Amino acid sequence: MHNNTAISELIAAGKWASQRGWVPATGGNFSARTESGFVVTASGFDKGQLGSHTFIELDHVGNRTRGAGRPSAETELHLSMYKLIPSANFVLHTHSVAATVLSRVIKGHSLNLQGYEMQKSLAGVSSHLDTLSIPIFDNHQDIDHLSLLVSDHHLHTPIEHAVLIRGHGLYVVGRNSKEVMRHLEGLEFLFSCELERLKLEGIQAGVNP
Ligand SMILES: CSC[C@@H](O)[C@@H](O)C(=O)COP(=O)(O)O
Ligand SMILES: [Zn+2]
Repeated sequence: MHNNTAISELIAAGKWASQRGWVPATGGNFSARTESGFVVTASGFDKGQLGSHTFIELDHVGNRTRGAGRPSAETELHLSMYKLIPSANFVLHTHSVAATVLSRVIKGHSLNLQGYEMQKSLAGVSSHLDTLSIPIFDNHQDIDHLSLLVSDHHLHTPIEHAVLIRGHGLYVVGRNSKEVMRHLEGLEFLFSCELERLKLEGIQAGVNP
């Protein structure tokens, strides 16, 4: 994909995510893998109001080739996700209330979802009886360190769709912009359901083995 096409699709995804309240207060960052490398949002912009001037273009190894300002503070984590998941061409990072709260309420190292039809919105999931496991990593201001934790984890438990960063947000991948948006919407629906379930049934019942 050409950089300009990817940028247009990320601008649309930003508006869409912002309308849903998933990227408040400049939170979140978006990127795509392109034929010349990557495009990533510049740091500090409102993701609901992205424009071509709010993107940094990178080469295949992550060096800047075009664009003003600083690349997203979390660029390294995006690059790690592309390295780990060869089929991923889009990465969206969001800060929804549900992802932020749920990743704190669950004390373990993964959020395990089971019994929801909506699990099938994730590529490769064909039954509500499957367990959809989203790894949770403790937040860290050192993004290189966080990227290493994610890469180490992937060695023994491959990351398929997404990771949660505790008290911070979600990173979700897709093969194209349509798929990454479907994954994000599906996961947000599942997080909201799970949060409601925990509120009604109590945290003890919300076992996430
Ligand atoms: C506005 S607080 C959120 C940031 O610290 C960060 O987590 C974030 O998602 C946005 O960082 P950015 O550098 O704009 O890509
Ligand atoms: Zn963030």
